[in-house]
Amino acid sequence: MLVKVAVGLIMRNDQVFIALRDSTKHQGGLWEFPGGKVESGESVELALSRELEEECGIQVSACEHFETIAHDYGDKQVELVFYKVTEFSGEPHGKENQEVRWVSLSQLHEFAFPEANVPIVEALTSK
Ligand SMILES: Nc1nc2c([nH]c(=O)n2[C@@H]2O[C@H](COP(=O)(O)OP(=O)(O)OP(=O)(O)O)[C@@H](O)[C@H]2O)c(=O)[nH]1
Ligand SMILES: [Mg+2]
Repeated sequence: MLVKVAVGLIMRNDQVFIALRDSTKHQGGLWEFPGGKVESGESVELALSRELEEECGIQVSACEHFETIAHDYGDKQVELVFYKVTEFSGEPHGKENQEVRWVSLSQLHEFAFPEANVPIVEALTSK
């Protein structure tokens, strides 16, 4: 089963917004960039806007594709489409009561992310 996922790198100055995945979920207990599955008939960008509204309570007004990563977890295959969210309204928060943090890019490596995110953390911190 291949799952397509829209993921938002919500940026403000040199910080990025991250959330803790619920321990009951796939890759639970690890930090993530907010986002979720693209529904059938939905564009990836629409999925991004919908998920960031549902999970963080923000309205995306501008985003740019950053990187797409395919990863096989063994129990699940994902295609993660990462966008830099460069303009938004509203203040990002844990709308689903998830723990959230604004983290400086220089400190991002201190947080444990799912395996598929490793190249993204690398790219964000080396640019
Ligand atoms: N949102 C998000 N998902 C990620 C990241 N990295 C990563 O491997 N994933 C994987 O992408 C898949 C789908 O993401 P998701 O669980 O957020 O999907 P969703 O919001 O639609 O969740 P739901 O099933 O509770 O409705 C999960 O298997 C998750 O482990 C990431 O940085 N952010
Ligand atoms: Mg999600």
